[in-house]
Amino acid sequence: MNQSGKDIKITEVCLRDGSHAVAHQFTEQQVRDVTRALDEAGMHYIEVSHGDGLGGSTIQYGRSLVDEMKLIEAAVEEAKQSKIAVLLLPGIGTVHELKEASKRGAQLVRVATHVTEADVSAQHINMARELGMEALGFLMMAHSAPVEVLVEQAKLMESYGAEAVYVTDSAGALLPHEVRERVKALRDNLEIEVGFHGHNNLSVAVANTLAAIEEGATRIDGSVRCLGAGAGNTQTEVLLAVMDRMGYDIGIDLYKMMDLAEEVVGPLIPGSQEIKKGSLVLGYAGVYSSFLLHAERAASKFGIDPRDILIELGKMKVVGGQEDMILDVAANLAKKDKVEAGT
Ligand SMILES: CC[C@H](O)CC(=O)C(=O)O
Ligand SMILES: [Mn+2]
Repeated sequence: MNQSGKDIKITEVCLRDGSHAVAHQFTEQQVRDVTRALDEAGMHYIEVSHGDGLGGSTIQYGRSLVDEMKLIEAAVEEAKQSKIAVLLLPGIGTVHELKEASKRGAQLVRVATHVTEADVSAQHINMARELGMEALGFLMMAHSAPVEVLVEQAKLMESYGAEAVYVTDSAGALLPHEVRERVKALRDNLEIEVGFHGHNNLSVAVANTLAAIEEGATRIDGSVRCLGAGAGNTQTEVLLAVMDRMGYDIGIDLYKMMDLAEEVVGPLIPGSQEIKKGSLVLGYAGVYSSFLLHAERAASKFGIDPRDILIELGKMKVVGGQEDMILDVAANLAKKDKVEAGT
């Protein structure tokens, strides 16, 4: 169990998970301003990449406004003490992008796979270690597999050289006792650090993150103002305030975090990160948070309720990378509605 908080490292993901929320339209100036402010507050790591990780700027996932390598370079220039991290999903990003990110100064990569597919991470974890980067594993949709499977997959990542493995609650579907169970199982079975990445679709991201910390997770993700996919992530400045009240000494300036949340990140938020019916259904049905905007677009194209698409995707246990299924599901639901209405 963590006692003092000195061993806890926070990774701020508003410039990466938040990329989903702004349809990947961050400008270089925005990335510079957010990075500078986070760096001044003493943030440990700042993740900068397309929302779907390196190489994600495609028609399928959404084109970035600015090349992510340019954004990574800009963030590295602004960060005096924070380390710049990147996300990579093997198959979307390649070792080529990883080398480029490293060349531009990224010091840490989280190699993300679906919770049952850790075997595809070996090459990228190896390459990151060769490049001198910290290499961490990120097991996405962690709610969707039994705890024994999560442990087995995390052990694979550990065997490839990962220095930590995250329980990644991509759908914001986990409840605090389920987070506890998962983090404890990883702590009991791994030699390396354990991390937690939450989404707030069921309004329990801070509670889940505290549960993870209490079970010994030391790599913790947050997003200022929750800026992230779905209802967003664990709200960093709130988490830091709560941790401070609990006596953890994290070494990040809380007032500066509050100020930058209002003055620097607030103005970038396009809608609001509150939990509305779409994001609530993500957590309820266990669907990838980044699918929300795709499902809403598909719903308006076919004149149907986005919740029906999300519920169907949850039943189908669709995984990241299968975004093309969203349109198929919407088309089939619209066809079914027409048949039922006899039109
Ligand atoms: C599509 C990648 C995804 O956004 C990674 C992540 O943050 C998660 O699974 O929650
Ligand atoms: Mn996420």
